Amino acid sequence: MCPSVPLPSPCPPGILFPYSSPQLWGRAALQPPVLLPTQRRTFSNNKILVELDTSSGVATMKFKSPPVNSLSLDFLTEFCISLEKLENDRACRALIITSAIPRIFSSGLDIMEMFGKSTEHYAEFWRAVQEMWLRLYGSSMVTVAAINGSSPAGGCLIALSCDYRIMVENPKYVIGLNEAQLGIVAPFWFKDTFVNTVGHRVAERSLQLGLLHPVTEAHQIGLVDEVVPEEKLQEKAAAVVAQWLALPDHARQLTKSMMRKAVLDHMLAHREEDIQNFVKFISKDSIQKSLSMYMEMLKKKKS
Ligand SMILES: CCCCCCC/C=C/C(=O)SCCNC(=O)CCNC(=O)[C@H](O)C(C)(C)COP(=O)(O)OP(=O)(O)OC[C@H]1O[C@@H](n2cnc3c(N)ncnc32)[C@H](O)[C@@H]1OP(=O)(O)O
Repeated sequence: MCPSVPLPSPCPPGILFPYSSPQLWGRAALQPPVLLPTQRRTFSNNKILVELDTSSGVATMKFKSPPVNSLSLDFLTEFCISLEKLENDRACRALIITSAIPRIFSSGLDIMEMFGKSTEHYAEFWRAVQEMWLRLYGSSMVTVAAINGSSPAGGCLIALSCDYRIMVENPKYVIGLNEAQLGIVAPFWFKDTFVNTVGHRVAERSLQLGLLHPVTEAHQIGLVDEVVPEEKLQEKAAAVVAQWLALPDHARQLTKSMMRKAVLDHMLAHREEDIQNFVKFISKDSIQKSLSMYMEMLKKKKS
């Protein structure tokens, strides 16, 4: 669904006002409160399972890409296709994102996509990362991250791009933008999304140190909104969604747009430059070496 305002291609269909068409905002918002039989629509691909309950308008998306739900080019493509389908489905008003892999929400960008590849590949990969963020951060749906495992870097970005984050209480789980630990730098739109959630000072310290925060600390700094036992996660996510859906869609969506527009506009205005920056940065020998050492360290940790 292309917007009335011209956008750099490809056109991100779910991006909020002024990009998305006002006709999309209505969705099921003002439906009379009749009791409808529960109806489920399911679609799935190799990496992601989506279940849409058409009576409540709530979709649940489960990442299922073993071993660690890393965000490969294939994963990002499937993710964007799924988001687009839901965004364009008038029966869908809210999305809960969670993982089907035990202990891991998402391990972030697939490091192998950023290592030893051509510049064309890096550009294609980075455009896909941007596209994912544009669609999720700019989504007109209510979005809730039900974080049932560790969520470093790109995984944390997915959670940060949602409207609300609920994380499972577990001393082993961590979340954060740890790019600096890999010798790489989170781009400005990762940083802006983080700052908009936790504030400048907390973000600055966390980014500079590449911190992965344990769950309790993540809650204390506002990186996650709520912490619950594993068995309560789905129930809590459903309750949060119900609370957000109780408002008229147009009012919530315009408010969301007002809060996020500056960051989305900034990224769209610098999208091509950002791709060139990424390609130049990631192609450097020193950065390739850092990534290689990091992968080695992950492997050693196992043995
Ligand atoms: C202008 C320039 C801008 C550049 C910006 C770039 C922004 C980058 C964003 C990112 O997201 S970078 C990725 C950051 N991710 C991480 O640091 C996570 C690394 N992984 C882990 O910490 C752990 O793997 C885990 C997720 C906590 C899971 O631990 P667990 O013990 O359960 O599994 P492992 O044995 O460690 O891993 C299994 C298997 O998966 C491989 N792997 C893990 N993470 C990644 C990944 N992000 N990409 C690719 N592959 C990954 C790991 O090496 C293991 O592989 P095998 O040894 O089994 O082959």
